[in-house]
Amino acid sequence: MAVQSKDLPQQINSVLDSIHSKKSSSARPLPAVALVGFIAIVVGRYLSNKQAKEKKAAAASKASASTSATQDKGILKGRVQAPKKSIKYTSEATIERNRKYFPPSKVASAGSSASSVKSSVKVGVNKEFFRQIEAIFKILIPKLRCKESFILVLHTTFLVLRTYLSVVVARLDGAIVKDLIAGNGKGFIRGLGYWFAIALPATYTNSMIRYLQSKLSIAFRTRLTRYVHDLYLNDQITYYKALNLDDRIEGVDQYITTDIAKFCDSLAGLYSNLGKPLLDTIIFNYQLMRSIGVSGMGGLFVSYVVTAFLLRMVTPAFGKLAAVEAKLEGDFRSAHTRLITNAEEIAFYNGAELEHSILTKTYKRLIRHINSIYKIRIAYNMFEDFIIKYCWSAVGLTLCALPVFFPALGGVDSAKNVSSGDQAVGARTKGFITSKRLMMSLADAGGRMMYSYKEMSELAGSTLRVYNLISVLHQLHADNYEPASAEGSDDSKGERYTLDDIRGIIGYGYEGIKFVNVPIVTPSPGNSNGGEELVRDLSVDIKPGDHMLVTGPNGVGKTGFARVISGLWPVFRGQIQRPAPKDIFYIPQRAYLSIGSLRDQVIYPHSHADMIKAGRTDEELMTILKHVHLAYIPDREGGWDTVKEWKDVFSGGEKQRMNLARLFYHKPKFAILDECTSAVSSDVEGLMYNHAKDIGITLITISHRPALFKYHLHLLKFTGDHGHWEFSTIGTAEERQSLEKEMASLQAKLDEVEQLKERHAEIQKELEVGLNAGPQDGVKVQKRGLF
Ligand SMILES: Nc1ncnc2c1ncn2[C@@H]1O[C@H](COP(=O)(O)OP(=O)(O)OP(=O)(O)O)[C@@H](O)[C@H]1O
Repeated sequence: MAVQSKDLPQQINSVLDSIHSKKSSSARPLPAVALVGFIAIVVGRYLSNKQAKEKKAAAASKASASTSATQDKGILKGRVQAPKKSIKYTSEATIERNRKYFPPSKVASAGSSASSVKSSVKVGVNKEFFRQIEAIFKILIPKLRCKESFILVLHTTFLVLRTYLSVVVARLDGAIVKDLIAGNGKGFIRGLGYWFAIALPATYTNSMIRYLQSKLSIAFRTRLTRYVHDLYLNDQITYYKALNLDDRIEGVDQYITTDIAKFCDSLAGLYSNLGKPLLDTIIFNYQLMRSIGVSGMGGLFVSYVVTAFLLRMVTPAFGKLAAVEAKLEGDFRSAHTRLITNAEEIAFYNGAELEHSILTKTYKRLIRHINSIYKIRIAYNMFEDFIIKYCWSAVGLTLCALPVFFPALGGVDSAKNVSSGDQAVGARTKGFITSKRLMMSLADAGGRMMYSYKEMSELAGSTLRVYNLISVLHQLHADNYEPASAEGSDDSKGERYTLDDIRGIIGYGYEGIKFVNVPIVTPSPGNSNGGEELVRDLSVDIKPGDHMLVTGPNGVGKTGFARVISGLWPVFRGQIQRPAPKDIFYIPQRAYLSIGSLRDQVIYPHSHADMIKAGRTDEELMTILKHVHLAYIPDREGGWDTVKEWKDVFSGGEKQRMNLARLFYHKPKFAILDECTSAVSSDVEGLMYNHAKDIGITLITISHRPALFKYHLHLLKFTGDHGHWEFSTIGTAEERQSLEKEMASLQAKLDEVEQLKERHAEIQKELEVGLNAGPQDGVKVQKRGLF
């Protein structure tokens, strides 16, 4: 500890002085060993504590896993079991506070198809880059006392230690060579002993640096990923807005999975790649000054400045190249994702050849870009190597030689070494070896600093992508969409519905669903003319029990109507009053089946824990499945806990019925059914509609099928003619009752028809038997008639 509390140069000197003491001509790196030993113990304890905790946690999870054998289903397991530890999400207040640090980037993004920011700021190591890094750091290290800052401090300690050990090694090297030249066998052997003694802490330090760098990277990644997830998946449906209402970030998955990881790796790497050489440069320069003097240092400094200037001049725009590469990687990945999602449809169409050519084209675009980066790098790497490896060595050797040829130019240490005869040769040799080693380390440090500049340029590219992601998500979270450019707007087109001019109001807490002069408009991100008005000034008031059918031609805006109610599409004008979100349930055209167990399919979006909390049971789920005629599924699939890729297991009709089971489980006040029974047989469809009504759900059905009229009281018809719509009543309750009676009597008659058909078949059979009994007679009759 005493060693740690001294200031570093002083500490180094005391160690070096002890190496140089007259009593022993060799080095004594014991303080270094002690210091590393101390840190090793601290770190060792930290790591073993962590490992013990992890082991304990693993043992606990193993124990709980063994209680539920069916839950052991790979990555899907987590959904089946209720989480043990509640996950802490980023609070709204933190998101609000951070929003101001993430205004739109001033750099035109290479990852987005459109950017509203017209800017001359380029991707690179500039003021904007440092501002973006600073903003991201607010998420990475939210407070002084956190895990990340602890790792940073530990990492920094090891970096300092490595530099310190390098200086000790340089001095030790000089001392050993001196003993060798002086023929001091004992001193030489002792020196070698110290050499090995220092190797142990030195190698430990090196591996700890690598370990802590990886730890830092993963800690950063965890922070960023969790923050982005909290921002992306929340009540504000930011994920939907990012995908459908805004096109500033394309391929969000690539941003979250790859770009964040890349950014964190580069950032953690840069800290040690830049921090260590920076520290080395300061300490080695100080040490060198002692042997090569102030003039030598001046020369060294000039060579630094010239090198930095030259390299900056020839460095290509690595930041921009990296950002483009990330975008192309994203395109390639999403082309594959599309294929996976639509494999069956593509296979039915025999579309492999076309899809193959799309994948090849996307891959070629990516590889062409990567190849061009490699080509650009050839010339740059040549220049860099030439300057750093060769020019710097030549400058270094010259500077080391200065005190030898011109002792007056030497530093403090070289002045001490001036004497005559063998002693002078020994001292000069030692001085030269020490300086050369320091110079080599310095060249290495300088080289790494220069390389770091290239890394920093690349980091600027991934920083821009990560910053843009967080910035856009923040804006969408606050309903700030991409501003529409005024260029190319056509005023003759009437009212412009742009996403930066949303004036409608949506209120919660109303018993029904009420529209007052609300247009249904397709969102059109960035379009100067705004979106297309599908339905003009819609005004309807749907009260509980007012089952309504919404109909109209394709593409007229029927699903748009549901999207506006659900808050997916903006309410551009007018006013909507509606119940709380939990009271409206939407079942889409395309049945959705989630990752998880069979039970999860029925209770979605509840988790098993929510279900238990709500006091619901598996028996209840079974009753629900009976209502949708899927009671055979739990037995067939091996029980409620079975985990499968359900979208591949169920047929089209089963998928739709499973989605209706969800409706019966949640029992909302209103249900919007968007063609969600098209694959269900009509008898079962009728039973399900009636059951929904029996349990008090008001139905808003979107459909073209007249067969569904009978389940509704009102009809909302979108004609598609300049946003025209009609609202009418299908029938009063009495009228509908009499209709239903008529339907029942018709059904009874139809059942009778079945009986009559059966009787008809019987008679026919009897007749056939009669004919078969005397075929010859028939033949005879024929023959008789002929002859
Ligand atoms: N995210 C979107 N951005 C822009 N336009 C969209 C978007 N989604 C749908 N549209 C367009 O809005 C129009 C209405 O779509 P909607 O899905 O409401 O039609 P629909 O009446 O339900 O048709 P269908 O009977 O075929 O299901 C269509 O022309 C469609 O292309």
